[in-house]
Amino acid sequence: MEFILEDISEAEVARRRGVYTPLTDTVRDLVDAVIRTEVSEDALDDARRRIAEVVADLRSKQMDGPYGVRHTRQNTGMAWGNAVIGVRNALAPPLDVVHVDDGVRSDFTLGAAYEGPPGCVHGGVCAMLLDHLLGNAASTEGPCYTGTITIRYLRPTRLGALSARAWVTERTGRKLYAKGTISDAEGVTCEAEGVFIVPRSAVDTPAVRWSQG
Ligand SMILES: CCCCC/C=C\C/C=C\C/C=C\C/C=C\CCCC(=O)SCCNC(=O)CCNC(=O)[C@H](O)C(C)(C)COP(=O)(O)OP(=O)(O)OC[C@H]1O[C@@H](n2cnc3c(N)ncnc32)[C@H](O)[C@@H]1OP(=O)(O)O
Repeated sequence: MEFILEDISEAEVARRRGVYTPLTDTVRDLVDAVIRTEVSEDALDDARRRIAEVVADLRSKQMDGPYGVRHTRQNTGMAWGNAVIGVRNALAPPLDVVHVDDGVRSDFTLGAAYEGPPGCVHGGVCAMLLDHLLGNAASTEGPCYTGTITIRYLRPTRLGALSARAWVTERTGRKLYAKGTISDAEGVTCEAEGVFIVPRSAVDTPAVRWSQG
């Protein structure tokens, strides 16, 4: 399990990001459209055929296995397959994580693809987003794995515009304790606390600017 050096310039990272972002956004739009469409079954079958053609085109040249967790020589993160921030992953909302004085934060919108209870965000999705944000807050001095995380769901999180933040509360050796919240316009809907561990194998791995995706 290794991070991969992608030996390209920052300008090339930006260029590739510009190529993949609109493609992934369109696939995200497709996912939402499939959930909410009310067209005829004939139209659905036609859509399925055309989408399958696109999938075959994309698969005509493909890497083995997952994209991996890549970074440049300047330590810009390219976790482009990541489930939360992946530039090439239509399953990712995606979160655009920014560093703030006391940790990290992200403003994002969750639509129909993230539904659990009626009109609300699936609890597992909240947990995933908080896991990532707490992990990101804890990873400023090197990458860390989630050891244990606890989520407290205070009230339902409605689909729509949301924000989340996370911060480190304490560090003991390779263990970093972090907390975080997801909020809607009325305030906090769920909160998390967890311990994140710099694995003994990664103590010398440099911190990567993952917030750039
Ligand atoms: C390094 C990878 C980071 C992943 C990055 C991925 C993508 C990057 C993209 C953007 C990233 C930006 C930030 C996001 C970062 C993370 C967010 C998502 C994270 C995940 O999605 S990650 C997947 C789920 N996660 C796992 O898959 C962990 C499986 N597990 C293991 O890989 C090992 O188990 C490990 C490494 C946890 C420990 O192994 P180890 O050998 O290094 O440490 P050791 O056992 O010596 O313990 C040292 C001290 O931690 C205590 N301790 C140990 N385990 C604990 C636990 N579970 N809970 C509470 N405390 C624990 C001990 O009690 C001792 O404490 P004390 O020193 O006080 O005695």
